[in-house]
Amino acid sequence: MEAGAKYRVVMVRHGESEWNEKNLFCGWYDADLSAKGAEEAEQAAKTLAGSGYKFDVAFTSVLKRANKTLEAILKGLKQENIPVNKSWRLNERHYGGLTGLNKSETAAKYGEAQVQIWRRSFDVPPPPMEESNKYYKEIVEDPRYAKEPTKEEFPMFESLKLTIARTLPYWEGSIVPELKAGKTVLIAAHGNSLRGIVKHLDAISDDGIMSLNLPTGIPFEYQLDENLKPVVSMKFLGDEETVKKAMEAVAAQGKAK
Ligand SMILES: O=C(O)[C@@H](CO)OP(=O)(O)O
Repeated sequence: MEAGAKYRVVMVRHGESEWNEKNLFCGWYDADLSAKGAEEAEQAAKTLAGSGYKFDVAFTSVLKRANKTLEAILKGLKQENIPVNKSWRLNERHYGGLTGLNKSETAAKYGEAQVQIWRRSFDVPPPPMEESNKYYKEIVEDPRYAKEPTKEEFPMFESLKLTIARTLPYWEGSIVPELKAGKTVLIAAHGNSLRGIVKHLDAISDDGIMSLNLPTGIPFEYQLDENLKPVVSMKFLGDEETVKKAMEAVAAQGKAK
């Protein structure tokens, strides 16, 4: 580790999902990995294995695109036996009434500027998911949410701000204690739940976070000092040009075609 660093955490956004591939707003819909996404997860495992990473504990959401990414990474690393903690608090932000809509078509209908606000503004939420939404029941009645979130906590839409409000308590209450116990932590989650954690760690402003687009399936490392301040910040474990292109591709998903 770098001088002054005490804790190590690697994060990875899940590999491309079937709904990323179709360019649909996904949120809490439980889309599977696409074939490319599964490959990205395997490649992430190879990269981590090549650099000799050894994890003690892993965290993920309750959505299968993140779970499968984590499984593939741990399998590739031959570290399947470490404890894995799953929480809805690491889920993607809930995309409300946009869930299932095509991002380009939505941009053509409402304008790219509006879609950019829905996708990346800090505190403007998407419209709520109505009961009439095609995916409402599938999400609300999913047995994995039987115990939590509570009815009051269960979102019908989320801005990044609201996502952070339910993700950070999990970072503080469940992940930080493992780091403080000296564990090397792996988190496989989602574009926006990870943007929330990164915003917190790097103290990025509400405006500054708007331009951050996390690529799928490319792990990145933080090394933190004893006060959990980054000594190494968002160090992508991949070649710079590939990471840059992947980030630009995510940003471009909101363009009208
Ligand atoms: O659709 C979603 O749930 C997210 C991540 O795929 O999309 P965006 O990058 O538009 O926030």
